[in-house]
Amino acid sequence: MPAHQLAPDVLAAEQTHLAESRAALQAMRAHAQSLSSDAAGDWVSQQILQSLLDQRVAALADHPDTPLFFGRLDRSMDDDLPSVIYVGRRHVHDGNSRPLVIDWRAPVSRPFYQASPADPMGVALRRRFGYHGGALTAFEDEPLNQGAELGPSRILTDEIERPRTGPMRDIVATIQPDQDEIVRAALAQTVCVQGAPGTGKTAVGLHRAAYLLFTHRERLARSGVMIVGPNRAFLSYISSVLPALGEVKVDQTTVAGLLGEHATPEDPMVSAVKGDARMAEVLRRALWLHIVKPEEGLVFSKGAYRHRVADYEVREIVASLRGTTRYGPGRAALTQRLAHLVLVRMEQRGESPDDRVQDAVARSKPVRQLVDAIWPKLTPEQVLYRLLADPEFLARAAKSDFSPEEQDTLLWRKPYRSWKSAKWSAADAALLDELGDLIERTPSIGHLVVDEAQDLSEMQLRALGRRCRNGSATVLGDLAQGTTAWSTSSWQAVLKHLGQDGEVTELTLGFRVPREVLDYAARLLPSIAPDLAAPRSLRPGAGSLSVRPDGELGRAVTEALTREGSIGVIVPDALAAEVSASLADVPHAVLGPDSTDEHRLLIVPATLAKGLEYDHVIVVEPADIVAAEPRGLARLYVVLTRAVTSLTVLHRKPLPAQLTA
Ligand SMILES: Nc1ncnc2c1ncn2[C@@H]1O[C@H](COP(=O)(O)OP(=O)(O)OP(=O)(O)O)[C@@H](O)[C@H]1O
Repeated sequence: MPAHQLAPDVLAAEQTHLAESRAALQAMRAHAQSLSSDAAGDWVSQQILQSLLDQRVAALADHPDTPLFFGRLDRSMDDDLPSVIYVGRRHVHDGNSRPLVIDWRAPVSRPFYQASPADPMGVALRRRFGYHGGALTAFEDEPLNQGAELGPSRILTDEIERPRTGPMRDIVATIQPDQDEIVRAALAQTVCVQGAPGTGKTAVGLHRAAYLLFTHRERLARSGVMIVGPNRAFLSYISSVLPALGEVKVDQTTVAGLLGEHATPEDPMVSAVKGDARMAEVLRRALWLHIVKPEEGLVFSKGAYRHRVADYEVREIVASLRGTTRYGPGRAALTQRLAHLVLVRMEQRGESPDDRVQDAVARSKPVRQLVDAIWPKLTPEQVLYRLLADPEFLARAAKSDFSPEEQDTLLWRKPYRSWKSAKWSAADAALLDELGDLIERTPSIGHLVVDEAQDLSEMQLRALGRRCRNGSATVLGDLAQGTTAWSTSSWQAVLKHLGQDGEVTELTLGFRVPREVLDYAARLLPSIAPDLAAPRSLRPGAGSLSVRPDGELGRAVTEALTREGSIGVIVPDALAAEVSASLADVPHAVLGPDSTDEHRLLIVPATLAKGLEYDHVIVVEPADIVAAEPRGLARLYVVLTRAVTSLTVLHRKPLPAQLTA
């Protein structure tokens, strides 16, 4: 029997604390609203102050459907912290600055997630609260100082089984100890998480971002935090989690959003070669091959005088700059060094030129012409165009790093007319980005969270790595869910290409997928990732799996509609339109790469299912999903692991042998 049914007085007292906390939050908000930006000295400061005040007011909004606190700790420590602490999404204090709710990210809240009878962390009793809407309806007590083992938490399983509607929810109330370790890892530490489907990797990455922003607010406000996900439909799915945790200033983007939305289709074999880290050295050589050995000096005329810089002097400057700077700054330095030598000549003639003269010389035609001839201004597109269109140039840049066959694979079958008309692929985007960084330094941010990282090429990882080269990263993924031509088979390799030293840790307990379904999907593992252990699931989910030969889609959908929660009909991409037409009588939407649709019933092309989840999943024709792409079995594994409550597999063709074995 839940504890609250035995102790109605306790529940009533907790409800009173909730009402008091809500009133205090309202008062905090009213106070923030009463503050004026008029005190600022000038218009710009006033605008900045007003925007900060607006953010503060927005952050103090009370969402009536969201619990203000979800836990309580009765502490047994003799220190100057309160003996009772309520843990919630944000700090709330009363008019005397007495804390009524403490942010889940504060160090004092940590025992809520980590304490156990074996290590009570100074806590005598942990209480978990259950809510319905915004109303506190239940609690569960866990005595931590009596040495007795704790039973399973009903509040946790209820939370996981609560039907999905709309976007992903936060998990602050139920973060598990091993997840909490990752969430609270130090800012300087790069963590890499391998985890089976539904172990909470995405959730953990988002909560880590929120934790770091809270703990290192000022530093990260300057340097920034960014989340990189697999596609925009996924970003839309996760978009509410950070705002619900009070964090609105985090960039959430895709690799394409970061590197350029290039998507010209390309043979996966070609993409695989372009994604190889060996390309980095080839690109570096290709860029620097554009520097021409100076054969002439410089003549600068001013009035009756001609100031000369000899060819050997130009060669010396170029040699001293080569390899010591990026290409762009090198070009600028060459210009200034030439101008400086001209100034020295002027001084030798008794003139006394100042800095303005040096700038004028640097901008003068003879200097610009000479610099353009020996150190030409280049864009990444110009260099990559030449590399992919010109076999001789490619051979000079590639040397022996790529075999003649590989070089042949890299070359365009039909080159474009010019770099301006070239159409780039997703793999090219990472090459352009690498060249961009060889020309001008890419700025680094404070922390980067990369989801579904197993799918990134070595060159894409380098591109992400340079965006956090002065910071750290949280790298999340599952080697078994790699579906690209360049999917990795080693997290050590991922960290190496990212340029980060980091620990690889594993999440092993699945929260999303019922055991019966997970065991079924895991039959594919020996074929797709033989080194990974079979995943475990928190919930048995008896009766959650149904496999139907000659299964009827209409009937499966009608059955699912009688139940609560979201429904995803996952189909081979090529069948999406046909399946949608066959369900014309039922309100639904087809998920697209940019979708933000919140329909209860969605048709989901298999290639977009990654990272998403639905209460009820109906998978149509697994054999076609497998046949559609080289890593089709891994795609099927992703597809079969999207269900929270039920999975129905419909097939007319024989199932892949691994599933029937
Ligand atoms: N501690 C938790 N408490 C409650 N729910 C949780 C917890 N951890 C994870 N979940 C839920 O489990 C589901 C799966 O989480 P998430 O999407 O983060 O997993 P994932 O490891 O990224 O999965 P995949 O690899 O399949 O994309 C989500 O609905 C998430 O809210």
